Amino acid sequence: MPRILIIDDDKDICLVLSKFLTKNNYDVDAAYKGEEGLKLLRASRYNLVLCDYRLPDLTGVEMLRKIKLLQSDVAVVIITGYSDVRTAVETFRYGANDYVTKPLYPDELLVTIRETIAKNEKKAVNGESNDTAQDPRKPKSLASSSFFIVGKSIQSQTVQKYIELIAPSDMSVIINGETGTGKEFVAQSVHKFSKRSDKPFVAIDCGALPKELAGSELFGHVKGAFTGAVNDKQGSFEVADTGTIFLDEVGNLSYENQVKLLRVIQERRIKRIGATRDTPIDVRIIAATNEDLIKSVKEGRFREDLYHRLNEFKIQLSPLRERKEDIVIFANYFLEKSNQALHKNVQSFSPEVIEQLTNYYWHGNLRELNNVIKRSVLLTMGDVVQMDSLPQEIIQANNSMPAPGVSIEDNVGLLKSIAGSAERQAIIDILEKVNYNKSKAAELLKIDRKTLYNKLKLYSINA
Ligand SMILES: Nc1ncnc2c1ncn2[C@@H]1O[C@H](COP(=O)(O)OP(=O)(O)OP(=O)(O)O)[C@@H](O)[C@H]1O
Repeated sequence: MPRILIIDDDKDICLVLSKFLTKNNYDVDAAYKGEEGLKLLRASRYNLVLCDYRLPDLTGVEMLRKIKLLQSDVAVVIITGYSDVRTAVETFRYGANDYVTKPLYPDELLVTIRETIAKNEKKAVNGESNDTAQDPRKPKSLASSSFFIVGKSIQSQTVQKYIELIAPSDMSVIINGETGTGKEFVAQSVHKFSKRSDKPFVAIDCGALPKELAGSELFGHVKGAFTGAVNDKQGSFEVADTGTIFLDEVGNLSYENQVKLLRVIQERRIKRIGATRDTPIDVRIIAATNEDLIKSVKEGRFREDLYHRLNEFKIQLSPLRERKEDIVIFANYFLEKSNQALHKNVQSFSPEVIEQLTNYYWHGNLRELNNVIKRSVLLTMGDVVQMDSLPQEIIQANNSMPAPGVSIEDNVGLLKSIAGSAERQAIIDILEKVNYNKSKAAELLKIDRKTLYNKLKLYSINA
């Protein structure tokens, strides 16, 4: 049943509309203030928000920005008076889908709601985004066809509050969390809801940059600066000028590049390698790391002055296993996403599956959960994901018994899968030890990189 949230300070409108829409098979919630509506949006997902343009606590534009920050792909219809129509149209720039004018005619409203939800779903299936927040003409440079899901755990709610608080400022942010906890998603969210949102967002994985090329990738070079520098090259900072740069695994930057980065932050100027002159630069920096940077500072691997410059604000993302109440929310979201991607119509998870998902360790956090759900949806023939669609390592991790419905005879692979679990764990341990550097991990495991990649795939390890 499609879910609708009405936000209107006129209690009579809320009451009449709720009754009318419920009668027409919608599941309806209502809020009389902007903040109350946002609270409901933080707690659950809706197909459509019907929002009054004039609310006592927040303006229409503020509401739009916040609604889209919480659920980027929800459809929004603005309720407005005739005198406000022109300004209400402004909200289209912030992602509103349509508007209706007061006095409201229920049947007309019903048509608008039906059409808006249908169009919105079609867009989602086609992989288009409604996420026009700020400007519909904006190129889709971000992974904007994805929802940004806010979990219901205290940790997720706090992160969401921080994003809302920090986004409008120009402060540097460090996002800390294990692999797959959503650091890049959070960085994109901060950018999308900042005043730089129509400017570039450039993500750089400092861990994947070859050491000798990192400087040139980040800061650019001039022709002839070193062997192989056959042309002038713009660095990522220049590409991100006026926008945001996301430095993933910032702890992996070499000492030399840490010094250069510090200079960019302090002087707000950039000098390409080999250049004689520097140029002004205006970039907001968001850095991420899955290691403890304070420890790196103590061990002399990361400059303390740089750490303090980057750490104007810190967002800590908890591992999924420490916010178990979020697991079902994300699992349901990934289920919907997988249905769309795989053209399936799986409805839910069996209670045993839910239990297993909730108790698993989730080394790869949200990325691993996403992969596991996608695989399960693919393997599910009926409406409900059952235990036999889960990968063995998840079943084995929590149970010493084979999955229900799988006999011991069938499960000749049980021993094999126990060995598999041990191998999986060994790979994960080594990967963690070498900070997810796959070449180093392969070397320590005494296998070649290709074999390592095959095993990562086999065991659904997202490294
Ligand atoms: N808030 C969210 N809403 C919906 N999906 C999310 C959210 N956060 C993360 N994801 C999902 O988890 C995946 C991993 O997220 P992301 O790449 O941001 O993690 P990360 O912490 O940056 O990982 P790494 O440390 O490996 O770079 C994403 O591709 C996305 O599918």
